[in-house]
Amino acid sequence: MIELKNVTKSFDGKNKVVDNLNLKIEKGEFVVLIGESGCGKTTTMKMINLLEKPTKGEILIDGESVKSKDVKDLRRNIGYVIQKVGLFPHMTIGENIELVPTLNKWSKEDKKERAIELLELMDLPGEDFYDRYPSELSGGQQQRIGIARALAVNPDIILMDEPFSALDPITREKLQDEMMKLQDELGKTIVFVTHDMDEALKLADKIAVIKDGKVIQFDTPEEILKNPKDEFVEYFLGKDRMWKTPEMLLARDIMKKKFGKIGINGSPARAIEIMKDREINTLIVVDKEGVNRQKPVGVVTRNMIMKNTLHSIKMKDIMESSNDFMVHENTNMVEVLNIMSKINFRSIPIVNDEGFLVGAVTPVSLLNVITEISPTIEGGEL
Ligand SMILES: Nc1ncnc2c1ncn2[C@@H]1O[C@H](COP(=O)(O)OP(=O)(O)OP(=O)(O)O)[C@@H](O)[C@H]1O
Repeated sequence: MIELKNVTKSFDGKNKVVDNLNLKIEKGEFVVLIGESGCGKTTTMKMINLLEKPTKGEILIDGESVKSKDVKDLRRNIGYVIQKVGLFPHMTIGENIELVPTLNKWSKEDKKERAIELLELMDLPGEDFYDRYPSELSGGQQQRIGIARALAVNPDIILMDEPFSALDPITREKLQDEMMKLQDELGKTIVFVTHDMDEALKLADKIAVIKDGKVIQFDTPEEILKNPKDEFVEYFLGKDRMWKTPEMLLARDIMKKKFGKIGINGSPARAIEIMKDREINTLIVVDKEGVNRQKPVGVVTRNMIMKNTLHSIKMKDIMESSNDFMVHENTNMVEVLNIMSKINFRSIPIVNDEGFLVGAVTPVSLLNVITEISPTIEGGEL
């Protein structure tokens, strides 16, 4: 765990570039620091590996102050990737990757084995790239080498300062995807600086929005999107952000908690009554009466009931099973819409981990969300 406690940094003794900043980064977390140019992101990150010294406050790694550590050891054990790669042009790719293993006095064989392994991990044929020079590589390939080098001695922590910002959008996206895969596989603690919100939302477990050297909000991407803490965070997200990232909205965010439902043994007359009361044409059929811990079993529509009005008929006789379109509350909106487009019903049951009914997504609930997040339609006009 990395902990920044009341950290302040001033270069001139007057202006605070980082101002009483607090941040707790759990082991294995991918944390993105984001903010406008000059807000102190890089300085904050550089204090973690003591490339800059805090003026005040404390930085702890696994409970130990970085100040108490040997600076060389500290830096060797924290991977560091920067925007312009920083590969040494006169050294081969192999030698560049082996920099820290060389400082740590690894044997030649061990170093090469590790370098080849890392090249392969970064999707570059090891034997082919090992003896090349940086100038013979594309920008994206060089950046991959930068990441391989940072991973060389298998550090627990990797600091990345705008590592992809000089790359074209396609290469950038590819490297972001690879980074996410790597993080899944290796479980490193990553602190990543960017000023690109798309990048932050895509990569981060948690995002720290920084302004004037202070953390304004430190939350998951979902939370930042749904509940930006203030106008600055909102501005930074862009007004139409939710519109652009519907995959961030989950079924539980778009479902209605109050909706039409009926027990499996309910009669057609009862179904019609509920539909009239609620002015709806579709009901979710649940396994038992009551309000708690019900499981959805099917759906009935007004049309289905009109064809089966005999009093002896029960919902279980006429309903259509909902087994194929029951949706977990964490399913994203894009998938929910996809499922809705494939079925003939206007209401789909949303369930929790235990399979209990927690809500329903209906055209009205969707419309409410669209109205709320739309950049052009003002709320209330529909
Ligand atoms: N070595 C230094 N000496 C004096 N001032 C510095 C030094 N390093 C950074 N600063 C100043 O500290 C402030 C924060 O810089 P920092 O690089 O941390 O910002 P940033 O948020 O990473 O910006 P960017 O997105 O532009 O990289 C800036 O005003 C910068 O000019």
